[in-house]
Amino acid sequence: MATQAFDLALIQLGNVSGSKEHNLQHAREMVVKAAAGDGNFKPRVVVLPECFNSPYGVKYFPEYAEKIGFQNDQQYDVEKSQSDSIKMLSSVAKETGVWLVGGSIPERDVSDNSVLYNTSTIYSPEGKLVGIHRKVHLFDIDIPGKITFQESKVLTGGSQITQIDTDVGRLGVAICYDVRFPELAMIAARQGCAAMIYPGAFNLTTGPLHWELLARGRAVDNQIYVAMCSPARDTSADYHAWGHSMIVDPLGKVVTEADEAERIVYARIDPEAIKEARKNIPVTIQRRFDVYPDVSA
Ligand SMILES: NC(=O)CC(=O)C(=O)O
Repeated sequence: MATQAFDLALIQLGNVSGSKEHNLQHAREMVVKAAAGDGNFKPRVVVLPECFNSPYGVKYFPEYAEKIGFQNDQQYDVEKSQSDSIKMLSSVAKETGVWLVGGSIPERDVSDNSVLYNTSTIYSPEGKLVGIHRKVHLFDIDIPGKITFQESKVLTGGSQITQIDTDVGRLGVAICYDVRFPELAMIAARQGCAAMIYPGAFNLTTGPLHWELLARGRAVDNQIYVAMCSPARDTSADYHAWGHSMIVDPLGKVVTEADEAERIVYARIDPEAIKEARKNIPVTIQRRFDVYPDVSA
């Protein structure tokens, strides 16, 4: 899959409230704004953050979860979906003509009401739902005195890696805690992805420690672009997101970064920069699969 240069926009969405209707309306407005560009950038791909239709927290997931309408044959029919979030995302992707990585929402399994996932849905510029990623690695941590979070109390982990073929190249998609597991990015890069896109929501404990480090690590290990898209910080919410949405280039350099407020950040994804990084530091052809296994094989 050949990559063309394209602009990428990350929406660091603020104002995620208890009202799903408000959250969807605000997310829609921000996608329209991001897709219009800022004079320097005209994005072809737009990204929303993790859990944009609901406050982030295990107690909220069952109430906000929606059935996507995932069919057994892997076809998704937006027309038949009962999900307000899916309908909004599909219609705004179509209206703005961008590829839209629709952050994530709590998803209720179509055939088993008791099963919930943390799911990213991805749309073509025609509004077609072209892929989903269910967070594979659930965010279960306990740092005494700082943060305890246990997604596995209510969520089930996904069981598939996700890559989307677009007209500007192949993109890998995973969610937040997934970034701590290097295999997904490694596999994506070796299978031709130009970028890994992570809707995510680190917090005030793990954010300063690891958000940038992990983004830069995944980028430099794999010589691809890495985009991490957070909600804005809201200290009146139960969960205080770190913010700092960022795009990192194939050399591991942060090319754009938000602070903690609601922002849209843009960067150009340039396949020449990937080629150049791989030519100058040729780790991609120096691997020793006679010594260790190739996880992408
Ligand atoms: N929220 C997450 O899934 C992950 C996170 O905050 C972290 O890994 O730290």
